[in-house]
Amino acid sequence: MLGLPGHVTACLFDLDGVLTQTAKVHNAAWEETFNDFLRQRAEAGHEEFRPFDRGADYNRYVDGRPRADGVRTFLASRGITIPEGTPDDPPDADTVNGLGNRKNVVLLDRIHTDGVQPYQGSVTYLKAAAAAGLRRAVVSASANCRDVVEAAGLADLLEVRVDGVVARERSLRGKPHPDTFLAAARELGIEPRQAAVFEDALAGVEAGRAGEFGYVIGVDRVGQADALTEHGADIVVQDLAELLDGAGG
Ligand SMILES: O=P(O)(O)OC[C@H]1O[C@@H](O)[C@H](O)[C@@H](O)[C@@H]1O
Repeated sequence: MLGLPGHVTACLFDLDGVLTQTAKVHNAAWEETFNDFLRQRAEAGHEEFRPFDRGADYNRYVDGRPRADGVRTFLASRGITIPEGTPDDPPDADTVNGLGNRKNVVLLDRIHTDGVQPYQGSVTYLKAAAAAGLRRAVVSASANCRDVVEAAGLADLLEVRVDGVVARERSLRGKPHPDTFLAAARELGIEPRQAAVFEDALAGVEAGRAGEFGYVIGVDRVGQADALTEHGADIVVQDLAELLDGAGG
């Protein structure tokens, strides 16, 4: 049914890049934030300026991970260590949390200016899943998940939300760990093998594999189909509408 194996009774959807066209907004906000930071370090005589790569750097080190993990993982790839700070650090603090907060200011500014668009294929898929009686959760690293889901008009189609805010409250490890997906499955009252995970991020499909979920669907919006398969996807589609056509499964 809907391109899913017979044992699947629930769908766990990532948000940014799967349901909504916001992965590229996050990516652009990270690029602006990291490049300002790297440029200042170059001017202060640290490393030479090497810009953030919206392909390799975003996909490997940032996409799908909680905000502070994205900062830490990317800076570690450049051999840069800065103090952790605390979550309420101001956006101009050169700490892990300060940089994350700086990126959030840029992100929210872009979202308020441009709005949030869902993927039409995902809206159609969500409606078909609801009509077929499949359970539905959104599982996102983003602390902005609730607002983005609402702005995209998807709130009524989703039964459970496990996001960056919930993860912090419950001390759940972020993707690539499976904890947030497992929490959503538990809330829906199903076993992991009964759930399909829909993910566009390498860290996300890894989490799907690590949690031994029933089916992991890689959603390739940026031409990384092979990497999604290597990191844990059972199949890869470019849009959820392909699953409705039967072409993806
Ligand atoms: O900064 P936020 O909104 O809490 O989002 C955390 C992460 O959420 C993920 O969904 C995005 O793929 C990442 O790019 C983002 O960094």
